[in-house]
Order: sequence, then structure tokens, then C-alpha cells
Amino acid sequence: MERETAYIIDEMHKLGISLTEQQSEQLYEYYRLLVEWNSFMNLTGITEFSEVVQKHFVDSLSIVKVKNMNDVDNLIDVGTGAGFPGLPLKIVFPHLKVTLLDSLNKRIDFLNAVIEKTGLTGIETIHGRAEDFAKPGLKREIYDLCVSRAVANLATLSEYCLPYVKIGGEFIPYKSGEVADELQDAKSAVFLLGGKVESCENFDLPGSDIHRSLVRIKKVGGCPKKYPRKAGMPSKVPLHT
Ligand SMILES: C[S@@+](CC[C@H](N)C(=O)[O-])C[C@H]1O[C@@H](n2cnc3c(N)ncnc32)[C@H](O)[C@@H]1O
Repeated sequence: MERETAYIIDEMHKLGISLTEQQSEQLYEYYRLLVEWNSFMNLTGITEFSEVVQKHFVDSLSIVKVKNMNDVDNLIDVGTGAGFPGLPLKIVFPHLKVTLLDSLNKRIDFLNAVIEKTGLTGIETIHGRAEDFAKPGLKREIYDLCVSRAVANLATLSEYCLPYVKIGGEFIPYKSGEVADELQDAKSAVFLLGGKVESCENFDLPGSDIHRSLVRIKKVGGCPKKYPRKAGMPSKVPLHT
């Protein structure tokens, strides 16, 4: 295990992140549980250790290239699946109050097991659809940051995510490949939901073939009450021009 934790520490160092022994052990335990649970449920197609470190852990943390996480108090990860990117972010930045939301209960069971085994506090899981928890009195417009990876196209995803973000906060989707067309298609959805695209940072993820794009969308105005529409609508009929 020492060799593996040293590898995790080195790879995070390349991103300018200094990990404690405890944090590297928590990430290793997360990896171990991911592989164990993956043998009886579908969590990830990636199970080889160095690939998990690069394609899940380093990728999740690549947000530090565009955002100072010390400026963030709370975040929600929408469609977190096996916890990416929200759970590695919580382990590396323990001051964060984190909500992990997913519509598949089996994945929530897995996340709860990781949280219990690693002893993390200040993190909650929600089993449900993104469209159902951004209602007034629930989790509407309370987060500094919303992140999401591999969940939906940007127009749909904006309707899932922007209602969670407080004015002045940010929504940063993890996209892959070229996103120019997707950004164009999502432009009016982002505007309608109170967002403004500030920038899009593209880079190759080291040690993998992933071309990552991180889009910074600022919440500049309140989200109209009618959004998000009822569950299923944002994906069936995405908001567009
Ligand atoms: C391809 S997986 C990606 C998981 C993780 N974000 C990652 O990058 O590894 C998509 C996840 O989004 C969840 N999801 C899709 N639509 C959702 C919705 N409307 N509300 C909540 N979760 C949703 C699915 O259950 C699934 O776990």
C-alpha cells in the first residue's frame, strides 16, 4: 500500500496539490472499495490502479487549474455516480461541505460505504433526480459551486445544475473533447437559467487520452421559478433558442 499512496501523492503533486499521508490513504481506500464493489455492481469501467488515479482522481482534481478551491465553502456534484468528481474533491479539500446527488440508489449505497470507511464528515448523499431537489425549501440556490461529469449535454445539464447555484457562485461542468458546438447550443439555456459562460479551459489529461474541457459558468442572476421543469423534461426537450 505504501507504494500506491506514494504514487497518489506524486500525481497530486503534479497538480500543485500537497497531500497528507491520511488523505493519500483515504484515496487508496476509496480505490480499494471501488474495485471491491465493482465486482458485484456497475460502478466504473476503469479498475487498474494507475488508471483510476489518472482518469478518476487526477481528472476530478483538475478543476484546480481553473478554480481556487479555498474560495469555495460548499459544493454539489450532480449525477456523481461512483463519486466523481465530488468525492476526491472532498478528500483533498476537507474544509468543503459536499453534497453528492445521484438517481441510482445502489451508487448512493456505495458512496455511503466509502464515507463511513474513510471517516469523512461534512459530506451528504442524496438519492434522487437533479430536477427534484432544486425546489424552493430544498437545495435551491444555496451552493458556491456545482460540478458534474459525464451526465448530459450542456443545455440539459445547465437546467439540472444552475438552479442549485447561489448568485455569484459557479457551475463548472467537466466536458470532454471539443465543446464549441455544445456551448453554442446551450447558450440560451444558460442565459435563461441565470448563468453566463465566463471561460472554457481545454487541456490533455496527463497519462491518459482524455481531452478535458472545464467550462466556467457564473450565476449572475436568479433562476426563474419554472426551472428546473419536471423530471425528464430537461433531457427530453432541452432548452434552446
Ligand atoms: C455516466 S455516469 C457519470 C458518473 C460520474 N459523474 C462520473 O463521471 O464517473 C452518469 C450518472 O448520472 C446519473 N444521472 C443521470 N441523470 C440524472 C438525473 N436527472 N438526476 C440525478 N442523477 C442523474 C446516473 O445515475 C449516473 O450515475
